Amino acid sequence: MEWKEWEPFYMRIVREMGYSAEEDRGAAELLRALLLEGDDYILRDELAAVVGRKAYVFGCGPSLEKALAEHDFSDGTLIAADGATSALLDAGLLPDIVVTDLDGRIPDLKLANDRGAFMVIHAHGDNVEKMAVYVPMFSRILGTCQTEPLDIVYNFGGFTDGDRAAFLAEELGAREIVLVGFDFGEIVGRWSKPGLRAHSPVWESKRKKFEFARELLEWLEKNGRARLKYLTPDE
Ligand SMILES: Nc1ncnc2c1ncn2[C@@H]1O[C@H](COP(=O)(O)OP(=O)(O)OP(=O)(O)O)[C@@H](O)[C@H]1O
Ligand SMILES: Nc1nc2c(c(=O)[nH]1)N=C(CO)CN2
Ligand SMILES: [Mg+2]
Repeated sequence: MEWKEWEPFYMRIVREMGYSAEEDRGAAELLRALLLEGDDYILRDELAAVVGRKAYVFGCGPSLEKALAEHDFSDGTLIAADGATSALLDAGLLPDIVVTDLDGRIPDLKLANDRGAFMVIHAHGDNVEKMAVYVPMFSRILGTCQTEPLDIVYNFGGFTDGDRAAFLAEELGAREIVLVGFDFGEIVGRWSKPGLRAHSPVWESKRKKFEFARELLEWLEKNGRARLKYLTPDE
């Protein structure tokens, strides 16, 4: 998704979620500075080389665990949306790529990164403190933002970690994207927040995030080159 296509979605997101575009822009600048300082960032071509024709994108919906237990994912690139990283590790799988705004379980994100996973770290106005502490701990990082892209901080479109991971897969060459653990709906999966002990009823801001994520995935299905498929609980 080009910036000009993303901009109207972003304007609505800022308005409806009550975010500050100025703070989001500042976060992108901070991430850029942290990446340059750490000198362990990567550019899009390096990550594109990791993404095959088929990609599995793992979200944190309640159906995730059953899917991980029952399906074989060996024929594609594994992309975990943030907290889903923990579930993959528990199931004995290592994601090739982790897409995160740093609110998943940091020790698990770090473990995945140390074992070889590439990190796609997203800057927004509400994770600047986390970025300052955690970005220096990670290696092989591709930076993303939701405001206008900078030279080494990309914006491929997408809002939540899950739908943003699908946009990344499309942009980096996947032509079949299988969405796993993408239930949206009334229940937030327990992998979604480190503090959640169990699957939990959706709260208001999360419901809005889900609505935007769904709409963006519909856009991708219509306008992208990749075929999108949802792995649903009963399959
Ligand atoms: N029912 C669900 N519960 C949780 N995550 C879901 C669900 N269905 C789909 N997902 C996807 O899985 C992703 C998991 O990432 P994560 O839980 O870190 O959310 P996030 O995008 O960082 O949002 P937040 O800032 O609210 O934590 C979500 O971004 C969402 O796109
Ligand atoms: N400013 C801001 N931007 C975001 C936020 C957030 O909490 N605040 N959460 C996201 C992941 O769903 C993506 N973008
Ligand atoms: Mg997150």
